[in-house]
Amino acid sequence: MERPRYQRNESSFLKRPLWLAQNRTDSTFAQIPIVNVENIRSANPDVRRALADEIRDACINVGFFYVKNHPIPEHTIFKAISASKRFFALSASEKEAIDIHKSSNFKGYTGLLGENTNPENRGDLHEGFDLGWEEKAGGSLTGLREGDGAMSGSNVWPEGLDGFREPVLEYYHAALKLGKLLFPIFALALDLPEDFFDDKTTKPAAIMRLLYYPPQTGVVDERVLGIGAHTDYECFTILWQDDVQALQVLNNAGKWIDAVPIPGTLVVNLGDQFARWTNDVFKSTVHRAVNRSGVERYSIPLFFGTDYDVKLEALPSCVDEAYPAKYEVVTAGDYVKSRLEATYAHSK
Ligand SMILES: O=C(O)CCC(=O)C(=O)O
Ligand SMILES: [Fe+2]
Repeated sequence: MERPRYQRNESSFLKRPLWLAQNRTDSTFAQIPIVNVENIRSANPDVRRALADEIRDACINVGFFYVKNHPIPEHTIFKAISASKRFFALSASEKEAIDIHKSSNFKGYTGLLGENTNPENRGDLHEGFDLGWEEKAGGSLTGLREGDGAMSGSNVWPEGLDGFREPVLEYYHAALKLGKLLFPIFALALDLPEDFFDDKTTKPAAIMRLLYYPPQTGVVDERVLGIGAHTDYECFTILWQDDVQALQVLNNAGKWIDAVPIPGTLVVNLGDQFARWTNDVFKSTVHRAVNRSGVERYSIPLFFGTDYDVKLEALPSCVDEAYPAKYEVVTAGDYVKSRLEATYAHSK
């Protein structure tokens, strides 16, 4: 059944060009807002509109928000994290057999210091496992079809680690489903038709990473962090983090704000694709992770972008003579690929 569309209220302030709203109203945010998404599937357009307004504020001012009462089941998360722990506990040679540098499409394992998100740093102190879209267990093994874009191609899986692929893919698909629910809300937040991103997200360009951060003890070299200061590359990221504090978000005053782990929530942050679509009305906020807790930390980001052949072009409502387009037009695939190449270049 067609959901009733949100009817634009002609007197709504959203009729104003969005670029007027680009200045952060609270440039020195000290906290990351928490958004209750239990009504994300509501059939009532006014309820979806209210949610979009809340998310719009977070997107303009912070670029980060927590979601609570999200639809990813706890047991799906638990099984994926257990699988992740088993993967990182494998021997170095078992993991290196699927090293990401052997892959032509950025899939597989990244060892400690294998990645460098901040070019001024010396490498990131985490291990990772990257995968892209693939049918759930039971489906075929194909990844995106050839020709679907810069990063098409199959995933690589560790040999002999039973019970790994299924829970990881189960979580991937659950997070993807949440992302599919969020796109219409972001569209509403941008005063666009709710289905605006539907034909731009037909071949899920969603990369997921299992991440493991060993604790950093002693004197911490600021050039070797869990993950160096960076922005994400896609439209938005859905991040599950465990209860170990490490993630920090940079506010406009140059202060690192802790993204404190809140049980039962996920962190959603915007990436560069949305910044480009919106000419920086939506903020792709710099963040990093530093694990000084003394214990190991695990997280799972899923980066959801538009199809790789979609052009990232500023929305008309976000450009004006007084606020010209800041970014050259590129395809989503070329943009993400160029950022990934730079990230892994130092350890080639
Ligand atoms: O692990 C985290 O909390 C953040 C990871 C992250 O920022 C990334 O992978 O882009
Ligand atoms: Fe990130």
